Amino acid sequence: MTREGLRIDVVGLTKMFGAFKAVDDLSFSVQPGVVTGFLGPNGAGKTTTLRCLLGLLAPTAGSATIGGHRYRDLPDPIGTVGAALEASSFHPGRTARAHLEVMALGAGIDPRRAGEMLAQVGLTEVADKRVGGYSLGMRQRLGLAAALLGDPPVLILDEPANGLDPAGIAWLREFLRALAREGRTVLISSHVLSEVQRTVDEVVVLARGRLVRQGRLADLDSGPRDVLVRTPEPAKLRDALAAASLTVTEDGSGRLRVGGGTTERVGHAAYVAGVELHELVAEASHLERTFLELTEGDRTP
Ligand SMILES: Nc1ncnc2c1ncn2[C@@H]1O[C@H](COP(=O)(O)OP(=O)(O)OP(=O)(O)O)[C@@H](O)[C@H]1O
Repeated sequence: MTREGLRIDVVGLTKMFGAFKAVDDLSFSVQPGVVTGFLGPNGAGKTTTLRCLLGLLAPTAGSATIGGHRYRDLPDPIGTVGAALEASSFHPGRTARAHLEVMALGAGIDPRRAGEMLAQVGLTEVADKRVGGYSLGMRQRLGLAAALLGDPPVLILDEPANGLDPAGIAWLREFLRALAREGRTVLISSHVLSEVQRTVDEVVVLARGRLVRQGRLADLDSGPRDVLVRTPEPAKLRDALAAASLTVTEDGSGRLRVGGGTTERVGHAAYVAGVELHELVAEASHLERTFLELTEGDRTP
């Protein structure tokens, strides 16, 4: 099945809360057919941007459109955009099935879709249990089922991996990638790069309300990585690495920093020279380091 997605365009978006600029002249676009990660530390302005996109907040300046329309001007919003902004906004006394059936009825959707969506997100067994007893991960799955109810070509999910265990994250990855392969536009936010790193094709990185980086993950996450290595015989290893035409410097924490090679090359050179290794890792990519630096500067409200 194909489900032609729509482009999302954020242009010069600014959102002030009183004198505080939560989003500052932000511009980016999101293409259909891929999963785009909207990344940034806590307080970066991700949720505010998504709320502007979904017509829940009025921008102070600029625009945020889906297929060229503001959300409120979309001819069929429920059938166009599926969104999950908060995992906990379900009535605790209702069952998951009741929630989705009520939503379906309100939106003119066949309530039998409720059961189908619960099956798709793996909640069939607990569909008739009250949501109040659900874990955060189960509520995330329910949010996803609700977002998919109208079979929308555009999906906007705020921190969907939050609360999922590693198996849940792996499941979410395949699920979202399959939706994108059908042609849909999939935008997911996260403040943890590693959570979505293997899920997204494109990234938009935000910090302090401003765009830091946008591009294909493959481009931003590539480039040469130094290899860090720890050994009780540093002098011997230095000689072995130099003989293998690798550049070696100290990294300041008792490890050697090796440029121009891979962990395989460094490991092999050490093996051939008979040098014992206690640690051998590739350094974080440029994107990972950028993200770490941004996270260290997390803005607390
Ligand atoms: N209604 C509001 N009134 C005042 N300040 C707000 C309001 N909503 C958000 N903010 C502030 O705007 C900044 C951006 O918040 P936002 O929730 O968009 O960030 P975020 O990137 O989604 O972070 P998180 O991952 O923590 O949700 C924060 O400093 C927040 O305190």
